[in-house]
Amino acid sequence: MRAAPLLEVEGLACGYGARAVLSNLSFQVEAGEVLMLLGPNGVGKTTLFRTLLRLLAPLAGQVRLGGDDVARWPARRFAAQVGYVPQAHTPPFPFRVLDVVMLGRAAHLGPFSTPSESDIRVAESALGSLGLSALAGRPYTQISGGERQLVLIARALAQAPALLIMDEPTANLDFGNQVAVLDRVGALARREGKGIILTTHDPNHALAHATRVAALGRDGSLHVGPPDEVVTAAYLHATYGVRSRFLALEDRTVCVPVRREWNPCAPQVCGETP
Ligand SMILES: Nc1ncnc2c1ncn2[C@@H]1O[C@H](COP(=O)(O)OP(=O)(O)OP(=O)(O)O)[C@@H](O)[C@H]1O
Repeated sequence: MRAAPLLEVEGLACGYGARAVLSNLSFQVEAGEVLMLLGPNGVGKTTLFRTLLRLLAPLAGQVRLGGDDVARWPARRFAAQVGYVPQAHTPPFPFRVLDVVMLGRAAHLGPFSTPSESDIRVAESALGSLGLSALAGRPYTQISGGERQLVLIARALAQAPALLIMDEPTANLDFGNQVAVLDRVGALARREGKGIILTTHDPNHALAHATRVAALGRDGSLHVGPPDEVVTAAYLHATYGVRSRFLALEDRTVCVPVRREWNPCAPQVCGETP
């Protein structure tokens, strides 16, 4: 019998109060794959992630891990399986960077136990793997936005969950660190069998680094499939109003925006009508 997928979303509706932002979503994330979620501003990507993380109750449908509905899982069991990398934020307290990363070990500790030497080593190694060892003793409030983003990724690595949910993990990063983080994400999936779902606003990240893409249209419809079947000129035009060209390189395809033909922003935001 085939094993259940790592993450299985079936008929999910999510939103606030009675208002559904997204409905009828069904997709899976297998161990060892990087599913990249694309979609325009305000379509509901963060709302979906909040629902996957159980911060919002589903309005309909189910979220299953390993075939098991997570709705009634104890928090500790859920936290040992699912890691979250939020967008970088400034916390109110000047924790040391190493202590922020150690928070990732919390789900692995007993109720009254303190981190062991081995937990500290795991946290140091997570920092080291992202080239952040020199920051370990610095206050988290006194490092740059990009450095904070990397520290939050290190915290998720220290947590060592089976499924990693990442909200625009490259948003604050320079060109080199974007590539470094996406390469690290790919290695986590390929070598360690993690399942990863992450949002990006860059179609080229999806073309180059995703094993599959989940693309939300402006109407909230979801199309899931291989990157080159989902990230198409038609999708980019219908979703963002941008005509694009696709260029085949030796090892990948890249897309280049050519011109914007209609304005996808809400009129009150952009002052124009589509
Ligand atoms: N706490 C909230 N209560 C009610 N509505 C909300 C709340 N947070 C977001 N929304 C609304 O839900 C919709 C989806 O927002 P969401 O933040 O999920 O979009 P997104 O796809 O993540 O956007 P972006 O790409 O800009 O980050 C938007 O219309 C937004 O205004």
